[in-house]
Amino acid sequence: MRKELLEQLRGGLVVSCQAFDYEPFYGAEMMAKMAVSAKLGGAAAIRASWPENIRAIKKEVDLPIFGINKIMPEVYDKFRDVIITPTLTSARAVAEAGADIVAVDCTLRQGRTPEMIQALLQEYKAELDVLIMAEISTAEEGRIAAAGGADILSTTIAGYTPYSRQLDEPDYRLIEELAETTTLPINAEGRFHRPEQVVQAFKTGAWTVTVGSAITRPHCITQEFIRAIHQFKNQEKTGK
Ligand SMILES: CC(=O)N[C@H](C=O)[C@@H](O)[C@H](O)[C@H](O)COP(=O)(O)O
Repeated sequence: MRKELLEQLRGGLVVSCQAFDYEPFYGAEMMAKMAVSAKLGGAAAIRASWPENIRAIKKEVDLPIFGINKIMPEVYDKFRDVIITPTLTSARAVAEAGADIVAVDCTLRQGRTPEMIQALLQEYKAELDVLIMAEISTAEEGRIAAAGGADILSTTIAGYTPYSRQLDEPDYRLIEELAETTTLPINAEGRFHRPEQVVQAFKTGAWTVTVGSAITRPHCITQEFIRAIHQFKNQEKTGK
């Protein structure tokens, strides 16, 4: 069953449908509509955060769901804080809501040691009847998570820890490094803005590619166009 699910996902596009409460598309109904659009476009699976959104999506869309449960601190620092499904309780809530795969932050931040990460993975695997995807930022974290029993590795957090490569584009090198050191399926995620980048990730060894903001966050898509216009105007001004 789990093997079948992984085979079904191979080569597929996962569309991340997420919005925080300060974004215009926040809310379960909106997320379900995003997921329906993703399915219409041919997505293989949906990534979603929080039990209420997963439940709403499941009512409308019969695709596998990568579930996360973001637990937000009062003031969020994206380089410091571990927010993606950090506790068994948070993981159980998304598994019970219907997630087929539960993704969990496996970075070595906030004093977390390799042993702590592996114990966390073991606990999730023993308690939950779902696949567990380890979200990492470096090859070393990938190795630790693989040895800890993760079913899938994901590059989600590359560029969002102080010690990982800071790039404007996807971290293809990390996909390569993971493909060299493990036989686990690799989900490539983070900063995919164009279709050809997704193709590049598959060429590099990805099993699935997840795209979020470039599909489901219209204000981010608008920003991309504005950035290009600004660049053009600056070039005109400077004559370069
Ligand atoms: C680092 C982190 O917390 N990433 C989050 C994880 O769920 C989301 O904010 C991203 O949108 C998602 O990973 C998809 O990536 P992108 O939006 O770049 O296509």
